[in-house]
Amino acid sequence: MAQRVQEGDEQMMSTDDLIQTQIELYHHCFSFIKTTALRAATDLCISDAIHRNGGAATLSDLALNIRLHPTKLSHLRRLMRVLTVSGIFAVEDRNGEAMYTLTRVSRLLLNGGGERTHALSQMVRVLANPLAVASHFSIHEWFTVEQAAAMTPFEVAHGCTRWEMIANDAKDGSVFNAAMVEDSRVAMDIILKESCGVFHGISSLVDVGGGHGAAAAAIAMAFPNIKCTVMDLPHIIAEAPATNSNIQFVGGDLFEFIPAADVVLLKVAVGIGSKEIVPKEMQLLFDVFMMYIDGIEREEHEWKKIFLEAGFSDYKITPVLGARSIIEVYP
Ligand SMILES: C[S@@+](CC[C@H](N)C(=O)[O-])C[C@H]1O[C@@H](n2cnc3c(N)ncnc32)[C@H](O)[C@@H]1O
Repeated sequence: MAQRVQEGDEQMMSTDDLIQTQIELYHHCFSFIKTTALRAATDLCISDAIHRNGGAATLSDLALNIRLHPTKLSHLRRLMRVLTVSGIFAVEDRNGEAMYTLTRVSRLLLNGGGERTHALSQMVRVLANPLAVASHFSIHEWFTVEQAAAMTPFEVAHGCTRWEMIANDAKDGSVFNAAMVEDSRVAMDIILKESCGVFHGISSLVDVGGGHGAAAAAIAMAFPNIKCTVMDLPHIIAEAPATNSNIQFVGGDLFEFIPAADVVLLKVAVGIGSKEIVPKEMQLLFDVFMMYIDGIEREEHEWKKIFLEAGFSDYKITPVLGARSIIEVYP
């Protein structure tokens, strides 16, 4: 019976419909190309090459700047075509030659020796990353296999949690931590301009899962009276750069101990928290992944339990810019 229905369906489709349907399916299969092209542009430092060249570069300028292998020139043209169609770079015709320039997105990929406030190239390496993408290829197993029930998709794909992998791979860890510093600089720049009211009247704050302390450093700079503590896993805190500001670093497991403070800051990337980075129809699945890929994302009621167990008596969540939370805790 099923066979006949299938045959019937196929007969009902015209040749044109069949071609269009096949193309539509293959479009979905190849949608990773935008992601991988962006990652390639980031690793090839194409933004820096255009910037060094005075803000505009031909294909040959780029080839020279990124030390392209001579046999790959036509492939570089193809890569730049994907990147200009995606809006990462702009292109204009100058006397019959393509001239590539930066857009506001590719300006965020400029490196500048780590001194730029708005730089996100390490964050691209963390997000557009084969390890992260591989987790998404484990949905089937994660949904159906008994042993995967209590795991994150990341564990299903890689056999360890994201944090265990960082603990055992110094290079991966340093890219991850640098990415969080980059994101915190952008996020805190926005938060301190747009929502700094949430910090008024606070005398102490603990940034839980605060990485290398970039968010706390920005808060301490803007509000010198707030005593800031950064809490993260011991191996992350051990690598945190020395800071001359008034910040205390504490290594530990947030599920076992949270230092006392008026306010707990739980920060994720503003863009990710606000969810605008993914199309609306995909947000539910994306939410599931944010919650389960890293294994520390929690629902509101679960945070309440964690804070009560940590000895805080009550709490109130104050979302900042629609992103995850500043959690005000009243000890
Ligand atoms: C996505 S990063 C966010 C870092 C920082 N809040 C930011 O937005 O830039 C999550 C952080 O949580 C930390 N983390 C993971 N598990 C933890 C645990 N059990 N206790 C404390 N920190 C943890 C990780 O080491 C990592 O630095």
